[in-house]
Amino acid sequence: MIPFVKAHACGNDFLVVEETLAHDKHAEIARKLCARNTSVGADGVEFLERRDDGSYFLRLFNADGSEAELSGNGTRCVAAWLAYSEGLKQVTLGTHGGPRACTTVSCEDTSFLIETGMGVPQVHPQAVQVEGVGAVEGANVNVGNPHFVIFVDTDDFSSHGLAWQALGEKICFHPDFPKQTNVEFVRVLAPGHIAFRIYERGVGPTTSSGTGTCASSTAAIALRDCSTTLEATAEGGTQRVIWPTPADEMRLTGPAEIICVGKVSL
Ligand SMILES: N[C@@H](CCC[C@H](N)C(=O)O)C(=O)O
Repeated sequence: MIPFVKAHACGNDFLVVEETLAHDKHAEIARKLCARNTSVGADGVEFLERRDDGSYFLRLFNADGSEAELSGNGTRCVAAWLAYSEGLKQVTLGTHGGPRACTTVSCEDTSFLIETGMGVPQVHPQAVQVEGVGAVEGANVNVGNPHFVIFVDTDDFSSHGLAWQALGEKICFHPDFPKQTNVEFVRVLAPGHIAFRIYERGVGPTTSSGTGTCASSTAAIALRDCSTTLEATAEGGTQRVIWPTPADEMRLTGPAEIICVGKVSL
């Protein structure tokens, strides 16, 4: 049995496991522990390394065992755990997508509101030729991990005659993205408010995504003239983004809640 912490951010749930317990079996552990019917269940596992110089580093493994550069929501879940268990209200967490500085804005017992510096996003328009569907116009956005953002104007986020989950899967696994990609379907509700759905790489449809919030907001600000302070609502809740200019770091504020701590068999 190994100790774990479970936390979620707008329903996007993560397990936090100490890196020292992984013994190079990260992928296997993630697949096993994320299984919803036979283990604790989660969208991913954040392996937390505590380095000798006092710094922290996170390795994120998706539910399917693939390694991602980072997670916005997962990073915030770890920051919430460090704030709760060790009183760290400001902490920088290294990731393969770059360092992410997290600040606790407010907290009540196990519920936290955290602002994270999410790096400087990169965005460019891209069209993907999907078999049986045709050209799908969107935006390629990198916020430390890869995203493809599609603007829609349908109430149910469907696009090109397909449910967003079905088109999301086709694009996630499209050969134009050899490492696969996260896919967001974005509706502009007002200059300062977007709604989106996410088909997450390594997971499938999820209720929220921190990097997905940033990617959707990046595309909406850069390509749809949205406000540089933007609210982004997914099925699991709303997060806020601030991106003053394209050269600035994007800042993301959202909730994270610790659910439980326990021990799980491997
Ligand atoms: N599955 C993603 C990483 C996780 C994203 C996460 N939900 C978030 O909050 O950012 C990937 O493979 O890039």
